[in-house]
Amino acid sequence: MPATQASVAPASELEVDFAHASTVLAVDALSVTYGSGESAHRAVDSATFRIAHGERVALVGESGSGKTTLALAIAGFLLGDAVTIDYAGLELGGEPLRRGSVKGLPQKTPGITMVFQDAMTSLDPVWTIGSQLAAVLRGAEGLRRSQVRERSEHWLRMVGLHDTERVLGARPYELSGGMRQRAMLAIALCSRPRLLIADEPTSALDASLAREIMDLMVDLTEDFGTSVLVVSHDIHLCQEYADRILVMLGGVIVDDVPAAEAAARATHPYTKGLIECVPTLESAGLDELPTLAGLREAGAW
Ligand SMILES: Nc1ncnc2c1ncn2[C@@H]1O[C@H](COP(=O)(O)OP(=O)(O)OP(=O)(O)O)[C@@H](O)[C@H]1O
Repeated sequence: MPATQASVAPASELEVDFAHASTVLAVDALSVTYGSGESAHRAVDSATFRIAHGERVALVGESGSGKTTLALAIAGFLLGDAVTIDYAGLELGGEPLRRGSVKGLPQKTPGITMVFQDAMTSLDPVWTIGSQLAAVLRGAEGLRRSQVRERSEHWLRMVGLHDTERVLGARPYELSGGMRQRAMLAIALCSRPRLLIADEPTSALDASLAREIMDLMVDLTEDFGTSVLVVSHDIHLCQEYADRILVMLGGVIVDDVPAAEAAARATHPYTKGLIECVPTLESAGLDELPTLAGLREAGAW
């Protein structure tokens, strides 16, 4: 189904009671430390949160606050001796996930897929979109060769790529940025994951393309009941598209608020600062827009 602006209800209009929906992801006291000894740096400190079935949760905060590290640890992409992951609990659909200092290549975690800011870094530059989609479809649906083409075309049309012949035969660099993000969403969602983790999925796109891709992600994940953890530095976009916002500061989750009432329900001054610093029609009349640096220097937190 192609995305349209009108087809997406703002988060505030959705009447879904996530508090009573079943939990898809449960994270308890998860910490991540890079390095060891004197050079050890705790990038995530005791993160605890839940994501319900079909819920969209945004993880926001400034650069370096630990958002990507937390997302990568949950997805299973943080590996090696140089990183230590500790947790009291980490479950997907009630099943424990094992994370630690595992050597080797990242292993796919069944039920979780991750998309990144720039599709060029997550799509293989040598393989065509058709081969990359087919590889996932064969694994996920156990399709015969003859069925793969039909399902691939179906998935490309789902993400609004209707020139299926050309897209299937194209390598990622032969498509525009927006087309690549659409193809990446098709590849990420065709295995019907329980949880999609999207790390800054639109920050490499212009504002109108960013909205198209967010609309598409919302439409598709709502249709499939897929839960979403979206990493973003843009609290304004998250207020519109997410159900709940987790705010990270210096590796710690300092706030967990419903997106539609973020301003009213924020408890931490940093969250209030993030919201205050978004330019609005009201703030257009101010001589000077507040900045996070200014609020920090003034001792707001
Ligand atoms: N591989 C690594 N080795 C050592 N330190 C790292 C590594 N990756 C990230 N860090 C550090 O961990 C902290 C958190 O980084 P992270 O990328 O998770 O933050 P972020 O909030 O996602 O930032 P951004 O929005 O810029 O991506 C930062 O201080 C960063 O320098």
